[in-house]
Amino acid sequence: MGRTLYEKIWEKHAVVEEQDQPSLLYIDLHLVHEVTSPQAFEGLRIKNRKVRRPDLTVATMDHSIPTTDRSLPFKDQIAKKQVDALAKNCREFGIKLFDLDSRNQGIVHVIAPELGLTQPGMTIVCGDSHTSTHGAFGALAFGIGTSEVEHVLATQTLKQFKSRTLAINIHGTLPQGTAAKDLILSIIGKYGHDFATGYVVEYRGEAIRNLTMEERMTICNMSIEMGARAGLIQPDERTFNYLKGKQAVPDGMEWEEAIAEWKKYYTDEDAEFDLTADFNAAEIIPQVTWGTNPGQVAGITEVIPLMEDLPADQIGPAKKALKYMGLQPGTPITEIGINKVFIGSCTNSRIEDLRKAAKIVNGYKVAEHVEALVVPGSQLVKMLAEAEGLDQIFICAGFQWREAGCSMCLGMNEDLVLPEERCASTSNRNFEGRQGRNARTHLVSPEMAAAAAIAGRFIDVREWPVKYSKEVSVQ
Ligand SMILES: CC(C)[C@H](C(=O)O)[C@@H](O)C(=O)O
Ligand code: SF4
Repeated sequence: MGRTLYEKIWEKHAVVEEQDQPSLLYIDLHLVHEVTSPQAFEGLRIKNRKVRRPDLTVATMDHSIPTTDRSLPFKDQIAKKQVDALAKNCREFGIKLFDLDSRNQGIVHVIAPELGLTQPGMTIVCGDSHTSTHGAFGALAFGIGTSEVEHVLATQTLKQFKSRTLAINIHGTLPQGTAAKDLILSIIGKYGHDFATGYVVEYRGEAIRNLTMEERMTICNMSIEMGARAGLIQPDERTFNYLKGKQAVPDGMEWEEAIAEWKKYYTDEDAEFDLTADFNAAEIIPQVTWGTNPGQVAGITEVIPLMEDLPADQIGPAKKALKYMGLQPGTPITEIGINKVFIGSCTNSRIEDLRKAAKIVNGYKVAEHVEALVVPGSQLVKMLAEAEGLDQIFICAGFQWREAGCSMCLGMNEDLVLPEERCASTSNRNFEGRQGRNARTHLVSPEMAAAAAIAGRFIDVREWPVKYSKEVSVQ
């Protein structure tokens, strides 16, 4: 019988396999950030162990760092402590660190692909759930806990049980005016936020093949938001073209060899998945979450569901979510006003995201009562955006243009949504308190967030600007 992409990567990396026991997997790349690593390094120190493969370990600072002027001292002392500890640990254990002065610094899941560290067929781990992002390259990538971070640092291996496999076949192509974010939100909306629990998902089909690498990253990034262990997309010519010339990618003869190796990673035609789901991309419309999990989502032309229209098991959670969100069933999504906009996070802070958002805001003004932030995912994205003049488009429209980091995605630094403020956010999580205490998060695409910043409410980007020109301010 044929094998899936997942099984092929697994078999290549399984060092020890025993019946009913977790296998020991070899890890090709270990990504490290300041929040989940301090205790792991401390553990090594106590046991007097070294890092087994510092050359396969890469660290960055992203979660707790300020995104304002970096020449100023940190205001947050916990963040300062985490960042200093990471710098000390990396020095002591010989690990490459992209610190705040590095032009390669940024969100861990943005920098590894852009540097070409993420490659097809690899096993990649990080003490971070959105490690699933790297699956867009056909790498088996998943988040691990701090004790596992220590294990990988010490041994370059990880104990893992094999997951079940789920194929999501996505037919048709994305309609004009919709984004990869709308696609993944629609999928989670249709199947539920725990649909893929225990599975490794492979996204397949025409719609996926037609996505750019950055769009594929948005899809795989949110795999974890439907419970999946990891998300995977088969590598293809787009993957290879994206990687060509990247810093950590081989060139010359070695490039040919690398491609030959990468081409081995595909799902055989006769391979079987434990579960298969089908989805039609051609019918999706821009999405906005109204609740406190990403599956509580509606199309921009729809209303917040009436309780009687929901399946019985969803009514309780929906009522609780709406109470927290300060919303009523039956409210049209376009009547939801916002006062914060966050364009950033490892879901949607790459150059294509910023280009699409800039295209919408160009020439307009952020609504008076709205505070809007653009936080590029990495310093490289920031520099590229500045070279293209995108920063000026955002600044002229009234957005704040920040340094790279996780920022308002989880509010571990001072970039917070205040209690009962409502934020259109391009990030991936909307649970209670995610962006700040009592903060209300609506997950959307960069285009939808940009349009919401201008209109002060959710509007249909497919009709922007024609339908809305009378109600918005121009520069
Ligand atoms: C801080 C980190 C452990 C966390 C994660 O694992 O995902 C964060 O990145 C998040 O998005 O909530
Ligand atoms: S941007 Fe958000 S989701 Fe991504 S790693 Fe940072 S905190 Fe986690």
